[in-house]
Amino acid sequence: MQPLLKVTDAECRYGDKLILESVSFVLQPGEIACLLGPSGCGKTTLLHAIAGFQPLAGGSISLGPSILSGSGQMVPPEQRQIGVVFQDYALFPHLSVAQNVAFGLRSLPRGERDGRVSELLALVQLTPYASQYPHQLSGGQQQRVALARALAPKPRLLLMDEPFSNLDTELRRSLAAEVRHILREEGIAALIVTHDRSEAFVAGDKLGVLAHGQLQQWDTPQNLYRAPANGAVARIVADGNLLRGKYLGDGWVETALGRVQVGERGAAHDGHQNLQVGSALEVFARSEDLLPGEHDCAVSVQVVTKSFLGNSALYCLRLPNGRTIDATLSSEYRFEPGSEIPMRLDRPLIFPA
Ligand SMILES: Nc1ncnc2c1ncn2[C@@H]1O[C@H](COP(=O)(O)OP(=O)(O)OP(=O)(O)O)[C@@H](O)[C@H]1O
Repeated sequence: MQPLLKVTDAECRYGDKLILESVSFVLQPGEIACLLGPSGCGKTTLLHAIAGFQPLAGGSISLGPSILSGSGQMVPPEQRQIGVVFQDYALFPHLSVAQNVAFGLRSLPRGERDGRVSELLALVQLTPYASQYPHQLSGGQQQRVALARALAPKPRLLLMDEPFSNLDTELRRSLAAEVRHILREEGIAALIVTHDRSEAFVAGDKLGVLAHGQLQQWDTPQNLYRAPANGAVARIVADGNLLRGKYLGDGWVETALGRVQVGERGAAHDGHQNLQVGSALEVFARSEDLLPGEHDCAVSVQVVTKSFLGNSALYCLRLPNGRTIDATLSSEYRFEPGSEIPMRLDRPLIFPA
């Protein structure tokens, strides 16, 4: 199958400043992908390069068989058949909901246009709001109008830049699930920029992690979570702490959380067979792999603070070497600040330092 979107060795610069280099990935028809990464890592820049607002300094971007950017080509944004939904919705305040959705359909005959607008308003569940104006809608409703407007001309690809960032956490997740459903219904592929990993997990078939000017990993959310490519990706996709480690041999690693055995997950993506005894490692300790309780491998940690979170609690723990780490533990544990508790790390992820 020919990919819908193919980004090959893309390089983006603002003047002399290199923002992104060697970015390569493909998006299949109908696939939804999320781009995740820390603030300023270049997510919006990449989206702008794909939309045609930003030229490439190197590499290429193709949609189906056509080159959009690169190799001397720069197809203008309006000819790319790519829809864009911006963070601030960018609705026309003087147009009603139905007129906003109809905006990109001006070339269609009236009957066809009205039919498509009704279809989209039904899809985003805003039929009763057709004649209202944007200021009369909630943030979530405005976002759904922006989505309907972008989908109306049946773009081949939809780009969404932080589409849920102006909404509260609960609404963000439910809208992310709803947008996924709507895109599926329309069969439109999408690339969604976000810095919220739960939003990315909910919405994406694929997830790309951008950091340090490069695409660190492009994979399914499950694979990314299970086997992050490096410590930077692990920190972005999971709650946990990055520790230093030293390889002791036979699958054992010395860390500030005691001696830990490299679990299957760690070995699966970075086999310890090739490690030299004494080599330096990065060890990622996921919150869920910190196990309180007596054990041969446990070390004594001190509870510094505890914040109640409902079914879990966030602890700040001081390790024997003085470093503090955060750990989210089930509320079945009732450790109080000041107490010393035995703790071990199970199945750490290891990476070469
Ligand atoms: N027009 C511009 N001119 C010069 N530098 C820019 C311009 N736009 C963005 N940058 C810089 O490029 C880098 C990437 O910016 P970009 O907006 O792509 O990041 P982002 O990952 O989308 O960030 P955020 O999550 O905060 O929106 C940043 O260092 C930013 O300061």
